[in-house]
Amino acid sequence: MPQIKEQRILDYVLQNAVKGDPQSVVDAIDKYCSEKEWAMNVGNEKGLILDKIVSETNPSTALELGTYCGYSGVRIAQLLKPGACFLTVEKNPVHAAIAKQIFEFAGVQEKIKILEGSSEEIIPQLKSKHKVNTFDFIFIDHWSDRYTPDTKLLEECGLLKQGSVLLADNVIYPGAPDFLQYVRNCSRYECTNYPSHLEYMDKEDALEKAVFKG
Ligand SMILES: COCc1ccccc1-c1cc(O)c2[nH]cnc(=O)c2c1
Ligand SMILES: [Mg+2]
Repeated sequence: MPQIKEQRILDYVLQNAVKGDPQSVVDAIDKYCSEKEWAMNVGNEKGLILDKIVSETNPSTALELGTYCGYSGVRIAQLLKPGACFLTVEKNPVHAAIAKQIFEFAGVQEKIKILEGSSEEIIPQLKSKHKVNTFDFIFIDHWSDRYTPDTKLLEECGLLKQGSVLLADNVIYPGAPDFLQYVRNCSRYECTNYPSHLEYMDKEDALEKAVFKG
């Protein structure tokens, strides 16, 4: 029995999903985490909202803050057009290693670049070190205390352009009240709330979309 939950999730995917089939990987993670062990993947209910917003945005450049096991990374990657640039930031090296293997098994590893480190370290390096200009889509799902400072950092680093779409998970549970207050009261964002539930639970949660007006 592997010693950490994330390794058990990976093993379940390797044994139950179809190699090269991203949706089977997503479904296997949802099955394991709803039947065996809860884990903080965005899940299918909020995942379908994520899918809709990614499809509507159809980004050429996308950023994810908080890779975890790679569940939302696989969901996003399978919707991206050929040649799109997708970067995902993960602070925990063990989680990053799991996600790398999930992306490889799903067959989306060519579409995603995992950047290991803290968002506050990596965001200021994105233009210089990772040849990024601006992001069309950003999924914020790392740690609620970092939502607001990292949003401000993205602005300050010139990584947002008119129309950039930020989508934040967990704005109700665990909650990101300062983030909601910031984007909803700042005239530079157009906000929409998407009520949903905490992954694999009945608890209320929501996604918040904040479109940068430039
Ligand atoms: C470690 O806490 C796990 C947990 C426990 C209870 C309720 C919610 C969460 C939770 C749910 C999520 O979708 C999350 N997404 C991203 N970063 C998180 O820290 C996170 C936490
Ligand atoms: Mg989350």
